[in-house]
Amino acid sequence: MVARRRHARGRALHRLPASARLDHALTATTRTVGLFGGSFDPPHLAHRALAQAALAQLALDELVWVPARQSPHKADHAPASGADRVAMLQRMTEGEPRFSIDARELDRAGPSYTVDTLRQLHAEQPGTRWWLVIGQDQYARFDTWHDWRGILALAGLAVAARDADRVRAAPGLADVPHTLRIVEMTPLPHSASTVRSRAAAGLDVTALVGTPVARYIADHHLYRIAQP
Ligand SMILES: Nc1ncnc2c1ncn2[C@@H]1O[C@H](COP(=O)(O)OP(=O)(O)OP(=O)(O)O)[C@@H](O)[C@H]1O
Ligand SMILES: O=C(O)c1ccc[n+]([C@@H]2O[C@H](COP(=O)([O-])O)[C@@H](O)[C@H]2O)c1
Repeated sequence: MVARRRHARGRALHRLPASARLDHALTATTRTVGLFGGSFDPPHLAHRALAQAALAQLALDELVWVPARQSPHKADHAPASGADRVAMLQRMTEGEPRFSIDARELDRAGPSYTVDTLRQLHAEQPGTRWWLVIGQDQYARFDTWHDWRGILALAGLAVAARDADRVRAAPGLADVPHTLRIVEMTPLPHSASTVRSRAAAGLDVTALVGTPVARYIADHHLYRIAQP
């Protein structure tokens, strides 16, 4: 714990806005849950690495994977069906009992706004402390999310670096107090778009998604046609 704090301060804190309060105080009595939303089209091994790092570093009781029906920033992207993405998530989350999958966004029409999901979860589980688990690419544009200030009132942000990017807040967050934890993980170059384009080209994707998901993609002929 001490080593991690020192690491966070030395490597990343000086680059963060003063409004980003690094949070280390987890109470023993509150249930602490991570919300990990994504298109997961398909889920890949960097998603799993991020989820595992968040579980460990935030001492989560549970991490809920929430596949989006339609990510608000990907309106032009027609993802694989919700059923296929849930089936792949089941394979990706195998073996970790603290992982769960919540498919509520798949049943909600329109863009999958995270604030709506968090409001529902807060109402259902009033005693739970929530962390929204996101990659750096999302933190960098978090001020474009629907009612992002509302999200900050409902959850802390747990942010992982992605590729060579360092953790940097979106400009709009500079003067807005928010609770931040940096999730330390070895940066991984995986992306779902790479998986889709490799699959469309008939290339093996096992190294990016693992054997069970790669087998599912092949057996169900997913991503045969190239798309963004
Ligand atoms: N390689 C990665 N390292 C860290 N975080 C990641 C990585 N890939 C995805 N994430 C994070 O996981 C969440 C869900 O991502 P998503 O399902 O959109 O996958 P993606 O690989 O970014 O997809 P696409 O390539 O289609 O944009 C986002 O918060 C994203 O920042
Ligand atoms: O609520 C928003 O406005 C919003 C804007 C962008 C992304 N999100 C959520 O962030 C998660 C990752 O999105 P994406 O585009 O990387 O798949 C997914 O759960 C989206 O619903 C949410």
